[in-house]
Amino acid sequence: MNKPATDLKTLLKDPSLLETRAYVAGEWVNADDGKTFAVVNPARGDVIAEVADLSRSEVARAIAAAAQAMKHWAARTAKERAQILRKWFDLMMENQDDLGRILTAEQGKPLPEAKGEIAYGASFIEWFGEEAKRIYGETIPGHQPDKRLTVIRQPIGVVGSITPWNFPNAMITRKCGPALAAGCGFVGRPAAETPLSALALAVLAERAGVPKGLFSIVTSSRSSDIGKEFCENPLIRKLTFTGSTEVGRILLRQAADQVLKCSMELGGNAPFIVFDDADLDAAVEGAMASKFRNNGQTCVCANRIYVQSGVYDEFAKRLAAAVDKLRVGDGLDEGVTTGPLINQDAVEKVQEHIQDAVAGGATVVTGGKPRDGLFFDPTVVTGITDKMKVATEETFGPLAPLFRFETEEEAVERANATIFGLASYFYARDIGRITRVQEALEYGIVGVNTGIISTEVAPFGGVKQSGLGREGSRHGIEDYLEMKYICLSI
Ligand SMILES: NC(=O)C1=CN([C@@H]2O[C@H](COP(=O)(O)OP(=O)(O)OC[C@H]3O[C@@H](n4cnc5c(N)ncnc54)[C@H](OP(=O)(O)O)[C@@H]3O)[C@@H](O)[C@H]2O)C=CC1
Ligand SMILES: O=C(O)[C@H](O)CS(=O)(=O)O
Repeated sequence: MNKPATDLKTLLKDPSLLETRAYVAGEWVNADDGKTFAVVNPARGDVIAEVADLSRSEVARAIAAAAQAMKHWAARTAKERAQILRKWFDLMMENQDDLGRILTAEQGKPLPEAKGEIAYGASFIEWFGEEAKRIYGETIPGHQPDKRLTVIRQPIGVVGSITPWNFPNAMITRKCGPALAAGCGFVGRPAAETPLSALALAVLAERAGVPKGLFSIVTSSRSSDIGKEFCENPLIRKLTFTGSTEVGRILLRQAADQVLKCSMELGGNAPFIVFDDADLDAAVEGAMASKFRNNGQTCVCANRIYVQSGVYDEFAKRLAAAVDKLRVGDGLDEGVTTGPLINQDAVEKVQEHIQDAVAGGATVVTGGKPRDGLFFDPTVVTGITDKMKVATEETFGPLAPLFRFETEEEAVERANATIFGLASYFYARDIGRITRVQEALEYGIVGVNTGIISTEVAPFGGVKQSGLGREGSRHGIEDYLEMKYICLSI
């Protein structure tokens, strides 16, 4: 890298947002044994911070503090909880630029996209602050004359949260927003690649008046140890995880011993179908948004692009032209549209999928090669078949593989032929086709004539092996509540 080292503090209006200690039981602490782990800027390869590397004992302290603090928090009115969450939202938006710079420096996405994630992340805090006031119960007509039946909903308890590196802010707020709104305690463990965004969130939570001990961020390089603490500590009542299906399976197995309630937002393998009656320019725009957002590192990215024969060549040409306009570089630099991948494994995964496709007879239309460091050509490949790795594995990078199909039935059948079921997309204009296809796709999310579906007001989540539960929307708070039936005999 011939770039100067990232001196992040000089880039911030408020350098105190750059915290490297963990936030445990309301205190800023180093690891008990003094250990730290390095946080690297993926665009430049330099170490931007050394962060406290906690072990299970510190995490257990955070969990115990959360259990204690939530007794008072749950007893406060919904309105009081809502006011503190609103203040947190306001502080996030006031510090959007700094939070975006911290996020870009540790994750790599271009600054405009990082600032967009801050607004998206903040929207969950705002939304669930409002939802706190709508946690309604119910009365039920008694089954006997002397019985009065009611149902109330109460906070489930202390929540353990594990989140990935690709959305270091929004994946945490999509969990802690409903958890705190419901009255729960919350202990979050961010990915080791991107802890700084989570710690900056904790700085602002403290300023917003989130009670000490209620909310902790436990940074650690020992992800499996922390996962075991969450699954084995009897004070944890809920585990919420966002990440790969592979790790989701590990956690579900571990959680089974305590019959621990789990929410799982897991991997995807999104089909993106272009029918011959589609608006091709709109389809290209949607494919670009869905495929290349966060450099292809989202669980809802188009992973397989199916194009009907009649428009295949024209779509491929237009998509390649749009891809060639992308500007790859350091996300902190003006005008960059596409940052680095998160690590060398990610680079090798993209390369492996391209090499496997070409070996099977596919053609690289544009891109196809790694660049310096962790940068990679935005790539379009045609002639992709269902036998190739990219058909069944999530690339998680800037590769747009084009599959050809003949009929609507064939497209739906091939789109559904996967263990995943998170997001799916298709472009068509015939209302009969739109109705049939949106109902036939086996996915938790269907984008029709759009490539961007994410919002706090809608239920986000997958079917099959893409997860359990939904995040966001009026449904998202349910996972943080327990229902209690009361039978009163008078
Ligand atoms: N459905 C969704 O909303 C999302 C799904 N994903 C999926 O996740 C994958 C890419 O993200 P990635 O972060 O690599 O996913 P991983 O599943 O590898 O990691 C996710 C988080 O889990 C932690 N982790 C890893 N192993 C364990 C373990 N044994 N016990 C406890 N925690 C563990 C990681 O920590 P560390 O990194 O420090 O090891 C990280 O914080 C893709 O498959 C993508 O589709 C990603 C984001 C969102
Ligand atoms: O982790 C992800 O990929 C996110 O869940 C995708 S989104 O919510 O930002 O669309």
